[in-house]
Amino acid sequence: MIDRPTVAVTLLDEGIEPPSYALPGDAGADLRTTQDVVLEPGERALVPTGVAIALPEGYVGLVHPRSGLAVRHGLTLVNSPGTIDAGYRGEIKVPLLNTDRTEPIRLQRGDRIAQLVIQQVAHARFELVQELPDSARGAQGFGSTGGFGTATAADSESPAH
Ligand SMILES: O=c1ccn([C@H]2C[C@H](O)[C@@H](COP(=O)(O)OP(=O)(O)OP(=O)(O)O)O2)c(=O)[nH]1
Ligand SMILES: [Mg+2]
Repeated sequence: MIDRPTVAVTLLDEGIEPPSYALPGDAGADLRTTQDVVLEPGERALVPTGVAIALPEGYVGLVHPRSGLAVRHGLTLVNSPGTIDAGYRGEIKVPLLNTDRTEPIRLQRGDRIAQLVIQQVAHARFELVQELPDSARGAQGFGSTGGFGTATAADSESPAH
């Protein structure tokens, strides 16, 4: 049996459903808005969910956008993914952003606006050293392995092309 951590939830708004998985096996539990919200093109708003939680130590809650709202309406989160610390007891709020250039997004109280993914997380010890160990990547980054329009001969031979 896979271990399922228990997360204590309080509802700050009794008319709102607690976070819930839409289907068995879903990674994200949907969060709802407690307010009617209209986001004009390019507008952002910090939207309350009516939910506060206590995550067990060693866990983090990551607030992700819902892909359907993103693809259909351009709705995303300014800080995606938002981080819910295990010690946070306040209301989870979601900084929504309408990325559409022309259409407003109208949300109604109770709409599922984002999803909460709960993961185990390491709490590191940061140890100062004089030199870091070698690695294949070294200090190369920011597109060092190629990007758009830089397909290699090996890429063009692959059946996907
Ligand atoms: O989308 C989000 C992101 C964060 N939070 C809450 C929970 C989190 O534990 C707290 C702090 O978030 P974060 O560490 O990302 O923000 P910060 O700007 O670093 O604030 P702080 O100085 O309080 O850590 O705010 C939310 O409700 N929604
Ligand atoms: Mg912080």
